[in-house]
Amino acid sequence: MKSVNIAVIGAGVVGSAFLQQLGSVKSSIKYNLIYLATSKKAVYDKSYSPFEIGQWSSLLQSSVQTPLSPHELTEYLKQSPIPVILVDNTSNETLANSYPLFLKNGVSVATPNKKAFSSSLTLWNDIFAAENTGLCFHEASVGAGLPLISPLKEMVATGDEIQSIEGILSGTLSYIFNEYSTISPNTSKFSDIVKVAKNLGYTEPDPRDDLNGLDVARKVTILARIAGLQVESPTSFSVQSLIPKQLESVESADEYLQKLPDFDHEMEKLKSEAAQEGKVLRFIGKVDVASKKTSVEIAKYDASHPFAALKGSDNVISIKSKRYPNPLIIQGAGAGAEVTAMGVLGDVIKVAERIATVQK
Ligand SMILES: NC(=O)C1=CN([C@@H]2O[C@H](COP(=O)(O)OP(=O)(O)OC[C@H]3O[C@@H](n4cnc5c(N)ncnc54)[C@H](OP(=O)(O)O)[C@@H]3O)[C@@H](O)[C@H]2O)C=CC1
Ligand SMILES: N[C@@H](CC=O)C(=O)O
Ligand code: NA
Repeated sequence: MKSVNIAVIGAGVVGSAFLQQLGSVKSSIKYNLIYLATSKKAVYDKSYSPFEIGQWSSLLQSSVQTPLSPHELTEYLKQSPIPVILVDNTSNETLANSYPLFLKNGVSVATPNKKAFSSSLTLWNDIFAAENTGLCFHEASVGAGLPLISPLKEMVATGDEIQSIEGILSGTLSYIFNEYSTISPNTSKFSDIVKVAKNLGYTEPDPRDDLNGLDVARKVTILARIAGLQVESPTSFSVQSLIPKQLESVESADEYLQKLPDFDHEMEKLKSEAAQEGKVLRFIGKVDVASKKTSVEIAKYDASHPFAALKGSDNVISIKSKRYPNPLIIQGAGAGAEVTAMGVLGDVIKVAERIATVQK
């Protein structure tokens, strides 16, 4: 039977759902969990003996091992007797910056972490450098488990020309505005809905990374780069923030959430202005390839517009191309543990199908 070794970093909202799905994956390949780490603890064995996936939580709890640094981890993984896939289920920037090191050393990467693909253009080029021997898949970095990155890359690779991409790219902000700015009037408070979105596992570890527009800007950067634009960084274009000025510098996410109700009137004003025009508010990202423009902003839509009828944490992405003059529409849940973990595991399976070997 073909096998592959798996190293997992991060066991939070997405990581724990990923491990649960990995434990019952339906595949002809055997997946050996040989390394698992959170920010403070790790579980691994110097001789690469796999451990019981179903026991991950108790093994981690009782472990006295600490995580390996990216360099130590590279050394450990590159000597693995069978091919190895590193699954990064964190939003850690240092790890993201280490992907070129992993990939150069033959360690493949599957991840929902947007940082690597939306930071500097140099990092992007290093990750996808032709000489890397590891494969790198990141379907869940945009639209969670929705099939978006993979089909978009296929469109480009097969000669289609992307003209524009527009959509609601944040599960958190989709949920918040779908609940808050509705066609029929409601009395919900913006700050209350933000807290619910966090409790539902839609937000980034720090919800301010969603509310400041940066999460959407990162996704726009990724999509624009795949479409062929050389976007320098997610802060190199216009991004509208929903964080009140006075809360921009508060220390912690908890303090931000605690003080947010004092600013509910600001969003209420925008919502009622839109309602007077018979419109709703939605938070959107845009890529226009011809004009090389990217943007992230709050926009008003007529009640009859498809974006106004979105539900839950759904994302909707509309891609116009030479082959799809009537846009290709991809819609569905764009955040949450299960769907994101599915996107990551789907990538792991795709990589494993290419690299797994028969274990002697
Ligand atoms: N939640 C969602 O719906 C979606 C999330 N994503 C992406 O998935 C990733 C994970 O998100 P989520 O699960 O919600 O985040 P969580 O905060 O729930 O989990 C993060 C995990 O990463 C661990 N971690 C953080 N830094 C390090 C580090 N330096 N070394 C080892 N472990 C570390 C944390 O450990 P500890 O607990 O010890 O701090 C924790 O286990 C993010 O990149 C996010 O953008 C993508 C699409 C949708
Ligand atoms: N916080 C993000 C998670 C997925 O990328 C979102 O809300 O979309
Ligand atoms: Na996706």
